[in-house]
Amino acid sequence: MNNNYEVRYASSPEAVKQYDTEALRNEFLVENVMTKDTLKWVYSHYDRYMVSGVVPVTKSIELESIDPLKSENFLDRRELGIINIGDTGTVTVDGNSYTLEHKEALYLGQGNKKVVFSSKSANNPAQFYLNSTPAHKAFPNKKIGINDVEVVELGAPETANARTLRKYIVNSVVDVCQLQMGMTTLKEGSVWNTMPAHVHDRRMEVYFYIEVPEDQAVCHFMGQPNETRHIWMANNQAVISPPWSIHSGSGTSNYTFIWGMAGENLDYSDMDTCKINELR
Ligand SMILES: O=C[C@H](O)[C@@H](O)CC(=O)C(=O)O
Ligand SMILES: [Zn+2]
Repeated sequence: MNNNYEVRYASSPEAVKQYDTEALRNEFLVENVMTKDTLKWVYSHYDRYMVSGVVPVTKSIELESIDPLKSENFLDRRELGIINIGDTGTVTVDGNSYTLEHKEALYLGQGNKKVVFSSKSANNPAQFYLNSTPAHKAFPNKKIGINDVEVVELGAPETANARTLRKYIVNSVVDVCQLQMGMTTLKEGSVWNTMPAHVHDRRMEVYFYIEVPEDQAVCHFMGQPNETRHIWMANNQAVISPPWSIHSGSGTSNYTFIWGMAGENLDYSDMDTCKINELR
């Protein structure tokens, strides 16, 4: 068994108001995402979103069903998004191999049975970041290369939020049931992501902070717009954002993050923007 899991229940905004630092971190922060030769899932009850990562080093790692799914195969009732943030790797799906270079992605639809992750080189392994959501229809598997993504430039250097957003898994690029994933890179000198912040009560979201330089950190902001909290985050850590919460961050340097979300709709632009000077 190379696959294990942890369940995170959903909390109400009223309950979260009372949380101290430790409680906030226990509920929302995922400290160890990229585990070597194992797949450790966090199964969130917000939209039943699942988050994991795997770094195959000494062997190939197979995707296994876990007990909360009560299904024979992991993808019997789910879809899966994979983004490789490491070196060259391969995902073999029922005998078909997809090679993923650094920052390439793969969408796997419902109904695939055997999924195996491997690295080309043990010295420079692949690092597969994984997000999964319930699915009710089988859409074709699709690799998304760096030229397939939709690129959006956001922010400005004057407001320290100049960043490039890349949409990988959105319904204009690949057919999906409810999963959306992409990557946002802050420009040098810019530190604020998703500012102005927003809420989308129709979708939960998970941020995975990467390329945070050693000895630097990202302060992630969550909570209702009039009742915010912060979580200090290190490189390669993820944070769960409830549908009622803002999700924004400021770093002590520039950095990159992968966002993933699911819920009521596939409309990326369905978000309620918060006025910066009204945040509390
Ligand atoms: O709902 C959308 C997500 O929060 C992110 O795509 C926002 C983001 O990457 C950014 O503004 O930098
Ligand atoms: Zn969002």
